[in-house]
Amino acid sequence: MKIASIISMKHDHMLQQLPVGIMLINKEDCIEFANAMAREICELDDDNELRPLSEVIDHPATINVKQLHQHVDSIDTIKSNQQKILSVYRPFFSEQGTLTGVILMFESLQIFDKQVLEFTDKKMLESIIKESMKHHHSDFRVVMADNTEWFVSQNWNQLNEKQTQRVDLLATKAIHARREILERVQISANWGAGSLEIISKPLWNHGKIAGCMQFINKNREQDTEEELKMAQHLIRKLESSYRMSDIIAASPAMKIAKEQAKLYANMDTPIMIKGEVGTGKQMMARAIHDLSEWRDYPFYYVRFSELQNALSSQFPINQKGTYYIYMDSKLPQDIQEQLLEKMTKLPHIRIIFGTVKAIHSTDWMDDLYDILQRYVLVLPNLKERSEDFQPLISSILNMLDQKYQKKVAAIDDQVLARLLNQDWPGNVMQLEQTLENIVLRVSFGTEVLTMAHLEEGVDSSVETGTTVDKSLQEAIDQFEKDYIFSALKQNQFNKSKTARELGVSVRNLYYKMEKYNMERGANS
Ligand SMILES: Nc1ncnc2c1ncn2[C@@H]1O[C@H](COP(=O)(O)OP(=O)(O)OP(=O)(O)O)[C@@H](O)[C@H]1O
Repeated sequence: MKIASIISMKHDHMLQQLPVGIMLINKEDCIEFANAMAREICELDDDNELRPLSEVIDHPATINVKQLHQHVDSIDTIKSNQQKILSVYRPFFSEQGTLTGVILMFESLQIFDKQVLEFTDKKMLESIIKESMKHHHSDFRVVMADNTEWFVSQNWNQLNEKQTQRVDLLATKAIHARREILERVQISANWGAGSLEIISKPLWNHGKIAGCMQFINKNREQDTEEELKMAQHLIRKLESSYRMSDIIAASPAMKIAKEQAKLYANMDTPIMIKGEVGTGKQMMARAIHDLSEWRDYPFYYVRFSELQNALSSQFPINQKGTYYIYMDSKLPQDIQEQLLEKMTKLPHIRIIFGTVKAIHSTDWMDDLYDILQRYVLVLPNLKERSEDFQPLISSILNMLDQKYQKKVAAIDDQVLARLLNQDWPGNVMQLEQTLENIVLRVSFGTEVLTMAHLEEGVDSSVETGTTVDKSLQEAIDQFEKDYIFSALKQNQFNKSKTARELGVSVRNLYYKMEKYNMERGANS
């Protein structure tokens, strides 16, 4: 049986994508299959299958592999261009255990040397970092420019999911902004009381951004006061930031929810807002507060899990204002009783519940369950609000413009179609994060987001602005990358055609694509 047919079609795509040369050699020492990288390194045409391997490589070691049934490492020479390659030959067995052929994996020695050099650089850096750690109490990590985490100190993993996302975003920001960013974030239970200070510093290597180093300092009691002030300031800002008019409602389901909310705002009964994560429950609660008679009093955000820990003497619901209570856990009977008492005896408080889960009568005291069921407002998932997409995207881009001054104003129709078809488990919040990630990566001057931005996560537009925010080399690289990308696109990603058009060898084109992190299409 042919070995190429044993390695089924589904593996073919994967083999094509691998950054090393791969060839399948049959028992007669003929090439049955060569992936894109192998063809490129050996300068083979597409129809080279079944050509004897000895015509391509000087004295291949297949004989030894077949005799010894063991893998052989070697440095070989390519006949056509005398290039050296670093090869590994492995015997390939059928399911019955008989030898079917040989798998040859290889890498150009030139590329290998480059990697070794980079690795050595990193090794040196690693030892410096380890040394500096002995004298530093911060937890820290190093993220490379391609977003891979290269070094992480021991306690770093104690970050919760939300903090991790935030810290990841800060790393990306620092890399793109090429400057140090300092941010303090809210505490997580694992770290004890206090605050976290996150410092994200870009790392430079030979004048180019190589990545980012992030430190986390745990500031405990001494920072609490400052933290409190900042939190109050933030809360005040947030309190004033949601009006009913801020809520985008072009879809029928959202229009209904908004009308219902306006109605409920004039009443003083408790309300329940149901909706998946990120559908805008808190935003809606704030908008209701803003329209209600409690608008001049504070808006409090309380979680059920916090109520559970509260002693009755300091039950957190007692001040005049609106309480948005996020139902993140079940409530024990005694806390339910206290809550019910507050709701019935304190007319100066307004309660809005928010939940992502269904409410089951068995979990609740009858009276409380009745209240929870009475005035319910349901926020639809983003997927059910296709009419809201376009206005939401415009509003998010506008908000991102204020935040980053990138001036990205729109997305093209293809991107819109893709976003509409995608699943959004995190709803509007996820849409915001997705757009923020893309906007952060595109270069200044990009006005419309295209599929290239979406798929690659990197910018492919030609810089049009005159702002000098890059070194000359970076600007040249950016131009080269954009130019190659347009040429590839124009030729439906056919590498040979593109290389011919650009006047470079296919090999050189692949090298550039690797350098600029461009996808290798399967139709090379
Ligand atoms: N209709 C809308 N118009 C404008 N912005 C919206 C809309 N819906 C949601 N958003 C935005 O989506 C983000 C998430 O909203 P919010 O935090 O209120 O969601 P949530 O349902 O309370 O989330 P969670 O369940 O995680 O607490 C906010 O930034 C909010 O501004």
